[in-house]
Amino acid sequence: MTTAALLDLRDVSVSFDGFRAINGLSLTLAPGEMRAIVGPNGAGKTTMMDIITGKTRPDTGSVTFRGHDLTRLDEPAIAELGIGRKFQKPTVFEALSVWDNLLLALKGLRRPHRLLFARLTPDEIRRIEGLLATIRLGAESTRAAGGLSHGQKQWLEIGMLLAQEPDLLLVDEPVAGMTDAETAETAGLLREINRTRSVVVVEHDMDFVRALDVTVTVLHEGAVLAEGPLDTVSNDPRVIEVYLGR
Ligand SMILES: Nc1ncnc2c1ncn2[C@@H]1O[C@H](COP(=O)(O)OP(=O)(O)OP(=O)(O)O)[C@@H](O)[C@H]1O
Repeated sequence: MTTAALLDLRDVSVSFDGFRAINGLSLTLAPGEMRAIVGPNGAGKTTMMDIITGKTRPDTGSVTFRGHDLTRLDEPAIAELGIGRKFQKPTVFEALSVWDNLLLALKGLRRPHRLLFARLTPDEIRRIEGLLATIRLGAESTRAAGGLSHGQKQWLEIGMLLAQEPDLLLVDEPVAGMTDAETAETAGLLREINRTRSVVVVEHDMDFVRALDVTVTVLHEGAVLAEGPLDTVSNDPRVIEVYLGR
């Protein structure tokens, strides 16, 4: 036996109205790994994330996380196992401060008014301060989240996910709409997060993917077309054809 995979998708397929959005997809993520997923529009990237998080059930194939069969679990149970997902659009509480957004996430509270009753322990304060440093928002902690830039909102939401201590973080197009400086900072941020957590990041921005400096999986028509270092896959004629041809 080789080292057990953290996440293992094997020969997964799913059809919508007869159309195979995922078609024999196999992908293995090692513990502690960060993986970038790229692929043209409609390649199946979002559907793959939906399958991992239990939003979509595969028709065939197996999906395991630390040996647990994810196809038998619902979304809350999968989140509970330690898989956190960051969607493309940030959904922070705009009227609340950055600090209170993190506090809510830390406490797992759903209703902001309950913050009034939240008593912070020194450990919780330390954790929020740690999150603020990670997400580059230490100087913005008292600011209303609604006043942050788009990129900062994305970071805040990443911080809110980290508050739940996921072992695996799934991130969907984090740098869409970001400035170049924010994009570069986000690559550094994810690399830092990857020191302690596994990460799967879907992204179209190749400069960003290059900065991540991790193994890249290219999806096409619901399956893996190529996998390896960015320079290798981007010189693969099949990949070039998919991106430039047709
Ligand atoms: N619920 C659904 N019903 C019908 N078709 C769907 C559904 N979800 C996805 N599809 C189809 O499956 C294919 C894969 O879609 P998916 O959104 O996973 O691709 P993607 O790689 O994430 O694309 P993009 O880069 O545009 O986000 C597409 O052709 C899409 O139209």
